[in-house]
Amino acid sequence: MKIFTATQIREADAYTIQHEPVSSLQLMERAANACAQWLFRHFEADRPFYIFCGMGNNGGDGLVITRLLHDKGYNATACIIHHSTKASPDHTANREALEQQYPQSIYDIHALADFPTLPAGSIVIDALFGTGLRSAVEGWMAGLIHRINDLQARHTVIAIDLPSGLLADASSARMPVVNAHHTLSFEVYKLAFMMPENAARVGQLHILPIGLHPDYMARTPTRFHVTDAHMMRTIYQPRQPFAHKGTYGHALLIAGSYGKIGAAVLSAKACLHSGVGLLTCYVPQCGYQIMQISAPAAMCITDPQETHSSHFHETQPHTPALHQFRAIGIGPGLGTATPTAKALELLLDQYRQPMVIDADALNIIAAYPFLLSRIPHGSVLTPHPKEFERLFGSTENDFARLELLSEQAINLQLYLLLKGRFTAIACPDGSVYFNSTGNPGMATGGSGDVLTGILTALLAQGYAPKAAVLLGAYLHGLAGDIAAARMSQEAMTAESIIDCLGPAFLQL
Ligand SMILES: NC(=O)C1=CN([C@@H]2O[C@H](COP(=O)(O)OP(=O)(O)OC[C@H]3O[C@@H](n4cnc5c(N)ncnc54)[C@H](O)[C@@H]3O)[C@@H](O)[C@H]2O)[C@@H](O)CC1
Ligand SMILES: Nc1ncnc2c1ncn2[C@@H]1O[C@H](COP(=O)(O)OP(=O)(O)O)[C@@H](O)[C@H]1O
Ligand SMILES: [K+]
Repeated sequence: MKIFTATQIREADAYTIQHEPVSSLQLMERAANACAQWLFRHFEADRPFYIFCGMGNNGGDGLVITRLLHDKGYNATACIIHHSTKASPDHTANREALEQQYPQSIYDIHALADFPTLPAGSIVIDALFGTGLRSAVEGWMAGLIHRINDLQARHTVIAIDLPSGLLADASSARMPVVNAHHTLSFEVYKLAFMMPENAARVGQLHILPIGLHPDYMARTPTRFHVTDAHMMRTIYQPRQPFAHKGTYGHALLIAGSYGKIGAAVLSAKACLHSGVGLLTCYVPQCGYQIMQISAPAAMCITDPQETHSSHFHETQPHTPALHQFRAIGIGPGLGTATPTAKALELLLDQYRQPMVIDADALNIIAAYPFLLSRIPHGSVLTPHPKEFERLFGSTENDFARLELLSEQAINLQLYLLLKGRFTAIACPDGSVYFNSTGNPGMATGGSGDVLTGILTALLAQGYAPKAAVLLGAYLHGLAGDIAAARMSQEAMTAESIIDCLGPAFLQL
C-alpha cells in the first residue's frame, strides 16, 4: 500500500472528482459518511457530540458529520472556529445545509473565551485542520488545541483525517497538536502516522475507504509504502514438490556468548521454523550442549573459546567453507569482546554475500565504524532505535531519523530495518516500507533474535534480500499478532512468536 503526501492526496481528490466523475461536495459527503458510520458503530445516540470545525474542508467534513449525526437522532453541536475570515466553498455550502436543516446545532467560536463547557460523557470530534495545514498552529488556535487536549482525560477525542496541528509529511514535534484517542483517516496512510513521536497524537488509527480513484493510486509512484497481505502473496514462494533440503539453502548462525546462549537458541529455532534447508549454529563452547538439546535439527560448531566466539571467520575442520553457506546471520547475544570484534572484521573480508547483521554485531560495527563500508552490499541490518543511534548518531526528530536511515541505506547499499511499532525498512533504491504487523506484546526480550532467525532462513532459501526483509518482518509481526490473540500481549514471549510462525505461514 502506498503512502501519499498531502500534495498527492489533493491530486487523488482532484483526479477522482474529474474522472469518476463526482463533485467535490459529494466526495466530502462520502468521507464524512464513512466517519459517521464508524461513529454509529461505536457510540449510542445518548452521548452528546461536539464537533470542532475549522474553516477549510476538514471543517467541512465536520459539518457534514454533524448533519449525519442529527439525521440518525444523535445530539450534535458543530462548534465552528473562525480562525480565518475565509471559509472554503465546501465548508460554506455545508454550513448552509446544516443551518437549513438543524439551525440549533451551530455554535460559532470567535475567541478562546467562547469555548463551550462540555457535559459529562461528551464525544469530542476534532475537525479543525487536516491535510491543508501548512505550518505550526499559533496564537489563539494553539490555545484552542490545548483546551481540546485538556478535555482528553474526561472525554473521548476523535480526530478526522489527522489530529489537528499534525503535519502529514514533516515533523510536528514540540508543536501544538490534538491528542486523539482515535484518528479516522481517509483511504491512505500518511507518513506522520508511522512515527513514534506521534503515537500519543494519533491514538488508534482507522483508515476508512472513501473510493478515491484506483487509477491514480496505481500509477502514482511513491517513496513510502506500508506492507500488506496482498504484497506478501506476491513475494511468498511455495515449496517445490521435488525439493530436497539442499534446495532451501544451508544457513550459518553466529550467535550467543556466556549468559546469552538463549538468544542463539531463539534465533536458531526461528530459522528452523522459517523453512531453512539446513542450519549450522556457531557458538562458544559453553553453548554446545544447550544448543544441541534445544535445537536438535541444527548442527553445531563450537569456537575454541569457552565464553565468547573468536574464530568464526575461519573454516573449521569437517565443516563447510564459509562461501558454501547461502546465508549468514550474526549478532544475537554475540557479545562485543575484542576477539569477537576482530573475527567479525575478518568475516566481512571473507564472506561477500548478503548477510543478516543484528544486535551485538551492530554494536561492534558502531564501535569500529570503518567496518560499515565493508559489509557486503544487499545485507540486512536490523537495529532497534538505540542500536541505530550508536551506528549513525542521534537526530532531532523521527522524520530526520527516517531520512538518515534512507540516506545510509542508499550510500551503503544495504537494507536497514529500524525496529518499532511500524518497523521501517529502508532499501538501497531509496524506497522505504513500513511493516504493518506486530503489537506491543512483542516488546519483550528476544523478539529481535527471532527476527534475525527468520530473515536468515529466508535469505538461505534464495529469496532476494528485498523480498526476504519485507516478508520476514511481516511474518514476524503476524506470528506476534497470532500469539497475542491466543494468549494475550502480556503472557506471550519470544518463544510464542516462534510457535506461531506456522500459523503465520498458513495465513499468507
Ligand atoms: N481525498 C481526501 O482525502 C478528502 C479530504 N477531505 C478533507 O479535506 C481536508 C483538507 O482540506 P483543506 O485543503 O481545505 O485543508 P484543511 O481544512 O486541513 O485546512 C485548511 C485551513 O487551514 C488554514 N491553515 C493552514 N495552515 C494553517 C496554520 N499553520 N495555522 C492556521 N491555519 C492554517 C487555512 O487557511 C484553511 O482555512 C482533508 O484533511 C479532509 O478532512 C474530504 O472532505 C474529501 C476527501
Ligand atoms: N509496540 C510494538 N509493536 C509492534 N512491534 C513491536 C513493538 N515492540 C517491539 N516490536 C517488535 O519486536 C522486536 C523487538 O526487537 P529488539 O528490540 O531487537 O528485541 P531483543 O533485542 O530483545 O530481541 C522488533 O522486531 C520490533 O519491531
Ligand atoms: K482534524
